[in-house]
Amino acid sequence: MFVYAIPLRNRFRGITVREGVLFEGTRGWGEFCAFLDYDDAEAVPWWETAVEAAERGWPEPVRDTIPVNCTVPVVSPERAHAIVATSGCTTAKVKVADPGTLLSDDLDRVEAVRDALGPDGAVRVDANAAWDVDTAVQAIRALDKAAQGLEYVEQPCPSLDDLAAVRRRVDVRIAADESIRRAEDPLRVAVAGAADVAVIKVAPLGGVRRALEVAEACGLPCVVSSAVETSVGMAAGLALAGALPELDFACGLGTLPLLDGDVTTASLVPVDGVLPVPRTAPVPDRFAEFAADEATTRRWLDRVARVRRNPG
Ligand SMILES: O=C(O)CCC(=O)c1ccccc1C(=O)O
Ligand SMILES: [Mg+2]
Repeated sequence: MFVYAIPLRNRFRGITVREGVLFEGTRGWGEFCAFLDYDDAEAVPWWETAVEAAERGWPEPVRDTIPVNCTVPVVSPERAHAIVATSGCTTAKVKVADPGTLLSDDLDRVEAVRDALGPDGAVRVDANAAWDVDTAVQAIRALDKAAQGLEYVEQPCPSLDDLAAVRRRVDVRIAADESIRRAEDPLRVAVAGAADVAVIKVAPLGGVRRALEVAEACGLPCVVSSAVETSVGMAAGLALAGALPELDFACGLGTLPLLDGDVTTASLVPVDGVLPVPRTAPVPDRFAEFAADEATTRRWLDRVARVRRNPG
């Protein structure tokens, strides 16, 4: 088992270094990289995702390329413009409503992103559940204007009820992300009135197969997003996007450029806004460049020992 630590180019989701574990099974490589603020119980599906990749493999894909968005963290308008312009993507997802930041800065960043994309690109924003209903309605109207049209707004509020309330008051599509974490029967009913799009992440759902079930249970168009994995973990997201019966929107799998390096020579960095659907994860042949220090390694190996003893 290898433990890696890779710096992020910009702070993202409050973190500046991405860490995780890579291991090889009978079918290939898997990556376990549950965020450090997740407890052991929440980390179990992340482990199962890695085991699926390493020991079982993934279902047959129905397509072989996936259009993706570039991801714009909370950065200056100039930096946002450069990220979008160099990405090759025609869809950009912009992080907004970060704690302690101003809506006016979000508006400037979104304007710069539109400028970089041109009129034919698509701009989506992600608020990570930061707003209450009234704040969301005001912010979405302003952001929609600054973007000259938003494709959708991801998780404006924490609860499905609040998403539904916002959805009734704005013209912009609503995407549910944090609200979609378990494959339950009532999911279809619950999500139906609250969102237009479902964001599906493989790792917190426990693997490609379980994520496919959740996608079906939602009954909504799906966008597969990453958890900012290395190319080893990203391959599972691409396998899911490749296997979904329908794919109407660009996926959030263009996050390798957020990392300051990758453990694989064949890195899943989008080219011309597109990524291939791999059959197995790429081999982490550059692992040595990103080997974590001793204390970090010990911390992750202890975490793995606890999580695999505690199956979900
Ligand atoms: O969707 C994307 O473009 C990238 C993925 C992403 O934003 C993300 C990555 C890790 C954790 C949370 C999120 C999120 O969508 O909120
Ligand atoms: Mg999100």
